Amino acid sequence: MNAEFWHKRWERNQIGFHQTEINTHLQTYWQALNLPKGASVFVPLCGKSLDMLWLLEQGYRVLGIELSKVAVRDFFTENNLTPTVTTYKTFNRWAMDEIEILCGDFFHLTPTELQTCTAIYDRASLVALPPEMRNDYAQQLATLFPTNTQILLVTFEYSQAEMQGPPFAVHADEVTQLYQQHFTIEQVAHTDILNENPRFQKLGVTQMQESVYLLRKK
Ligand SMILES: C[S@@+](CC[C@H](N)C(=O)[O-])C[C@H]1O[C@@H](n2cnc3c(N)ncnc32)[C@H](O)[C@@H]1O
Repeated sequence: MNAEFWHKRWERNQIGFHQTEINTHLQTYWQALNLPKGASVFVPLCGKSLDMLWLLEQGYRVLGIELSKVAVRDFFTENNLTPTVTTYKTFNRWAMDEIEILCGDFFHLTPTELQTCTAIYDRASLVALPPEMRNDYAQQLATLFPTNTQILLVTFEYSQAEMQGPPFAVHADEVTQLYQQHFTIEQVAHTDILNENPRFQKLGVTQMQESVYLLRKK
């Protein structure tokens, strides 16, 4: 899954992962983080997720990172927001009021860009990456953030033999293996979601669950 793959997906509008509603797990479980209003939330691999608007409405600041300029542009245009665009290191920084999206590669981030963020919202980000990149992703998060940083993580579980990712299946044992060295891990939800996802049924998936985890950096 190289950058070209994602750029093509956005250029061709092949973005089945994009949700037109706010994620229900976010609305249900975000309060468990007990994050004070005004705190900054990092949204890795953010696409044009409307969940960022929800976080803003709850009184948080948002910092997203996204590879595709199409995604970042569409996020602002489709929500009638007019950002200021500047160049910063290897990124283009699209910023307006309490939201900032860095257009560029997640793996180029350093702690400097993220020093104000105390929580992370990961929906369809870890599961967007193939197995060989997921360890680097988890290591990068562990390196970038200090003790007590919290993550709300949403993953998909299904038989990888039934469908090629993305989204990839990431089971609980892999979440443990990826994060246990640096984070405490609490699984808070595990629900069947196949009926709500006919596009995966059509691809031959016979069982699919979504899991939600709360992680805290040790
Ligand atoms: C499956 S989508 C999920 C988007 C968003 N989290 C959501 O819930 O709609 C994964 C996104 O990650 C972006 N992406 C993939 N690799 C990236 C990287 N290395 N750095 C930044 N963004 C990346 C892709 O362009 C794509 O928009």
